[in-house]
Amino acid sequence: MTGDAPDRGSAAPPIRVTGLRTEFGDTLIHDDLNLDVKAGEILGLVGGSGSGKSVLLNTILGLKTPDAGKVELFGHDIQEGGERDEVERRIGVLFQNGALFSALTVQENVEAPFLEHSDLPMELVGKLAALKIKLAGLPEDAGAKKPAELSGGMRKRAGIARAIALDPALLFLDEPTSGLDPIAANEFDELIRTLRDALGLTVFLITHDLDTLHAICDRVAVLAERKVIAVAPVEDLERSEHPWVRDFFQGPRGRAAQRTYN
Ligand SMILES: Nc1ncnc2c1ncn2[C@@H]1O[C@H](COP(=O)(O)OP(=O)(O)OP(=O)(O)O)[C@@H](O)[C@H]1O
Repeated sequence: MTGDAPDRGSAAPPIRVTGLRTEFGDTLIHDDLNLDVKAGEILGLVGGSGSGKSVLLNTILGLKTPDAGKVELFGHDIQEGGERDEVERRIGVLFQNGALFSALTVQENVEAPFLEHSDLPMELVGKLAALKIKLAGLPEDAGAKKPAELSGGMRKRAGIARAIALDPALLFLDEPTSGLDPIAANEFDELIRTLRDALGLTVFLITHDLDTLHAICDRVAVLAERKVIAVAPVEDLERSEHPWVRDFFQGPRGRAAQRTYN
């Protein structure tokens, strides 16, 4: 950050969405949506299919322009562009499919952000990438493999290694445990929490996974009726009278998760 940014940035929340409106043709997806994510928290975003979670993520990432309202990351309006590269360096993203380059090895995938955003010598880039691969819980020999040679869980870990390559302050995860078996999903939840604690990350994740919500999320935001209708710890949401929230947390799967964690 430059100029007066550090002061503003340190006081401002990592993510602030204000008065967001999103429309596709005649269809209104978000209407006066507001959300603050606090520094150091793991915030889970839930909502019905088609409620606009992915569109919200893309808007926060600056991949979609709001029709009204604004998104500020660390106090910077992401549409203003001036410090976009600086803001981008403070963000790591794990998209649902991992989005690794299939022709590159895991090591080369993790080196890619360094090559794009830094002019560090190649030897150092190699060492830093190897460190991130280790931090993501992958064995040493994983670096030499292509994504297709890895299990689903290991591919996600490779995606995490790449997402944390540049020491981001903010990590975005889209359905991080989807496609993983329950054991791998639990281990992945544990990894996210460990990285948050060790690296001081703020984490914003979209998930339908009740175990993830219970096990690692400090607060859960509910997207319904085109807005974030509640942001609260999962225990509080379990007492909600809102029909969708009640069905989500009090359905058979929700009650099973409660029995496990409460
Ligand atoms: N580029 C687009 N053009 C038109 N409509 C779109 C576009 N992108 C998304 N939509 C619509 O916006 C709505 C919200 O989509 P979004 O993918 O954000 O939902 P979601 O909450 O992530 O759903 P799911 O949990 O099923 O992934 C959907 O009705 C979708 O069809």
